[in-house]
Amino acid sequence: MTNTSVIVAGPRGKMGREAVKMIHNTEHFTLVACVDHKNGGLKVKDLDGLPDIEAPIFEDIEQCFNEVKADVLVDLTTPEFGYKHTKLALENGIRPVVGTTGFTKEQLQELEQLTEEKELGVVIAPNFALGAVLMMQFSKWAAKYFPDVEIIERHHDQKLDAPSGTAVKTAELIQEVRDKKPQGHENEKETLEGARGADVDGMHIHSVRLPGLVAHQEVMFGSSGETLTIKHDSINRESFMTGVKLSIEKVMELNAFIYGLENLLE
Ligand SMILES: NC(=O)C1=CN([C@@H]2O[C@H](COP(=O)(O)OP(=O)(O)OC[C@H]3O[C@@H](n4cnc5c(N)ncnc54)[C@H](O)[C@@H]3O)[C@@H](O)[C@H]2O)C=CC1
Ligand SMILES: O=C(O)C1=N[C@H](C(=O)O)C[C@H](O)C1
Repeated sequence: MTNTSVIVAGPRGKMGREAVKMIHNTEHFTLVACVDHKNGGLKVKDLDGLPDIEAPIFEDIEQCFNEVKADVLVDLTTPEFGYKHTKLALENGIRPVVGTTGFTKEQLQELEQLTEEKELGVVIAPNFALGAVLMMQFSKWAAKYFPDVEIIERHHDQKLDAPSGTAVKTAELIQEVRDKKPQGHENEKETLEGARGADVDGMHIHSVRLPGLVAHQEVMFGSSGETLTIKHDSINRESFMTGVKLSIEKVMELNAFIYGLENLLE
């Protein structure tokens, strides 16, 4: 396999740390730099708990792109910076693999258009865990027969975006097969605002945030005399690395905008 040189944005984060380790342990990947909002001028090996890698750390992503030649940017930061970094990577001819969630529909459309103009590959995956991708696919299948559905996502309390990217993507996949339908009683009224969660075509998304959680989602379907629950749990962040690795490999073979890991799986 040809070697792929990778920059990671957000190397000190919960996901960034795992990604740095995975890249370091993969023979055909080379970590060439990191982008952090602190620690410019240091090296990855100088950061607590990160492997012994000489790659430099930049605080300014444009300086990083100017000084270091790379094939792929892996972004695991925040919605605000993830979007800026993805755009700048494309403008600099670097293929983005984006795990950062919380982008708006408009931002995704803008990035798709830029990808086409630049004729590059991009992978934006709301969830890199294979089990989560299957949970979303199974939910789409079930929604064909069970249009009464509620999505409950549970995450750690450091998460910035709600609902989660996974819940949004699940709702979008279900929208492809489910007609609009208000969930619950037609005269239902919230006596406390927000009690019924977010509303997507009448389907509701409930977001739970608690310390101790990692990333979990249940998609509940109800019908006459039965319920069906499709559930996925990430119990650690290694669970996402199979998808990050696959995305780095695949993005080098693509000239397309990929939104969702399911589009890379056979
Ligand atoms: N697609 C997927 O499978 C997954 C996606 N995520 C998403 O990935 C993102 C990161 O998640 P976590 O690692 O849990 O968050 P975290 O808060 O642990 O890490 C984010 C890191 O980004 C860094 N950062 C912030 N601004 C920056 C900037 N301008 N330049 C460089 N670095 C910057 C922070 O210092 C921090 O270290 C979130 O959007 C989260 O929703 C998280 C888990 C799985
Ligand atoms: O912030 C997280 O932790 C996660 N974010 C992604 C999301 O918003 O769906 C993926 C996973 O759920 C973990």
